[in-house]
Amino acid sequence: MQLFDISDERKRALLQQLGVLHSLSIELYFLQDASQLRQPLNLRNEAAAVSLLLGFFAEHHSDGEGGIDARAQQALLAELLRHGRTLWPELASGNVTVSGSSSSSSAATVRGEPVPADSPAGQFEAWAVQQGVAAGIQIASFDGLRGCAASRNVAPGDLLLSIPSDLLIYQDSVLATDLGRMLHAIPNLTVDNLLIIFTMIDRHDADSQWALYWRSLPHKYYTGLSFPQALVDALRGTAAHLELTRAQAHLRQQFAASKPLFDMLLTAYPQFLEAGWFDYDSYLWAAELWYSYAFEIEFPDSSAAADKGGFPAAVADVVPVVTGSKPGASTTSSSTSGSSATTGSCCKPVMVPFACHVNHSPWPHCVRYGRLNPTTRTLDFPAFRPCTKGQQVFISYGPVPNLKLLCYYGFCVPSNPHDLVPLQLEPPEGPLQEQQAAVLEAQGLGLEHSLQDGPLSRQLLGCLRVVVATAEELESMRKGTLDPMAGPIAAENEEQALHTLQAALLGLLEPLEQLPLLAAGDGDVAEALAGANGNNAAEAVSGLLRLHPHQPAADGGADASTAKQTAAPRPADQQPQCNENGFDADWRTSLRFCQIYLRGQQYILQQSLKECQRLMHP
Ligand SMILES: C[S@@+](CC[C@H](N)C(=O)[O-])C[C@H]1O[C@@H](n2cnc3c(N)ncnc32)[C@H](O)[C@@H]1O
Repeated sequence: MQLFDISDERKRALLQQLGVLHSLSIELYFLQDASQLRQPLNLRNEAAAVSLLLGFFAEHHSDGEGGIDARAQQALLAELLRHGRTLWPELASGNVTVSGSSSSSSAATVRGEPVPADSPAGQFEAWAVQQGVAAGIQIASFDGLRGCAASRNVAPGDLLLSIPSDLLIYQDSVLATDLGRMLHAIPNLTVDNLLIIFTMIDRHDADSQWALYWRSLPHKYYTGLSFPQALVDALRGTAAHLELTRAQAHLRQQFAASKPLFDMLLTAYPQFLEAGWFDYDSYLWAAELWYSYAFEIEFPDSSAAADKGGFPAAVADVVPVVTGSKPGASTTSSSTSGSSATTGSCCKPVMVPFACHVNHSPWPHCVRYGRLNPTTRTLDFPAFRPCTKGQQVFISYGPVPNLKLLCYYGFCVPSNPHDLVPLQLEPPEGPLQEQQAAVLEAQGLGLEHSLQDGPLSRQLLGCLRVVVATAEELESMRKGTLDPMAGPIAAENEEQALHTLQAALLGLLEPLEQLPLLAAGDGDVAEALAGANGNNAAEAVSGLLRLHPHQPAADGGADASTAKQTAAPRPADQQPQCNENGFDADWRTSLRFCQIYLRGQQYILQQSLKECQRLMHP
């Protein structure tokens, strides 16, 4: 596919430079050679470059600033829009699927059903407009998944949303409230915990300025952070299992560390606070909200030091470079995404009412939204491609792989173009280990790698060549006469390197393919598992699915799962009710997303194995 089709050489060069500027380290990790930078790396990267130019025109259109003559500007804008149309024909024709509650549906064919005006979301929407939110979208339900629909036909460059900074919930606005000031006086409270604890209390305050926003949110989240133990176990052996185990333990530790503070608050303010607001489920609710609904926003000209919270937060394409990772998350390149502060700016985790009702897609309508407009003091969400009235509007939460989506948002994207499989190579051992470690360091090569649906990374292959090199080869690498990244250094070395890779890939793929969740068919995964006489994980999941729907299974741990095993099975005709986001208390929707995650991992591993074998027998 020839994506990069702007005819004028200079304009193409400009777009290309913007694309390079917007490349993320994970994209550069998979770059095969510099000539690839002459083409768009992928839709995300190209969309970011196009959006940057559209934003520039929007800013300079009326005042004629920027040294661009108005007619030349119009011509360039027209060319850019044409470029967009040829770039995303499949998007324009609606050939994009999005995961809803029960089945994959075409985003173009499912029209949103606006939420009732008297529902909590409807009341919130009316309030937001009164507060000055300019919205070209409205909250709607799409086949059981709540999101936002275009309320008129949207053209590239049009604003989907513009939100006054007064509505934002973040450290500064929280500290301007009485509750925030009181919490701020508590020593050693991190920004993350301040925001979580503020949320735990403020959501119960009918007089809070954000009361209608809090009410519009789901009563329960189903992100991986609240997966019951049996569901985590169903992913055993995968990176998601590791990440979930770490992240859940991290939250439990944070909660335990905050417990004395909760007791102190309850003792000090018995007339205002209730003990039920401070249990683990309430803490988890607020934490999951911040993990799955917050954005990382850049505040230009902010004099404050950057308050980097640990929240992952949706990351728009604002400026290149890299953001932090989630608590408990490993620092593999799969956590690499997003934006950072420029000089004089700082990025903060922010709850952005209304915008946080917009769902994610790797084929979004808007990628560039994360910077407060210093002139209007609004947070703007411009579209870079059209959207027809009534269709669902998507933003990109960043190039997020399914592992992160599952753990921190609770869903996965089938055929996610940003999906990855983390691959951790063993540290060097044996008599050559010091030499190997020295060469790896000199080459800037680590042992943590990633696989994608595409060519193997040069860095991964380079690393493997070092790990299996002889003493002489290592010495030549040290002197710089052999470059392991440039290509095979010797037939035997290459054969060994590829055998090592093949063994590592099989070591991941074979246990994955034994997981009952992967083997279960396409229908109702839960039914398939409940009927299966599989191994312990399958029994655990089917046991879990027999739980009474109203018993909170989110606590995990042995006591939670064993205590509830005795509950009566649900009759087949009483399917569980789904919440606004299509999740059910029996975790059936979550099981399906776990299966999508596993299938994505399997596919990438199979493709990588094929590629490895192709290199073995060219
Ligand atoms: C920032 S909120 C988006 C608004 C949310 N749907 C609502 O109306 O409350 C993120 C949550 O929405 C859901 N979500 C977002 N994008 C999705 C998608 N493409 N498929 C399925 N669920 C999605 C997930 O539950 C996720 O944790």
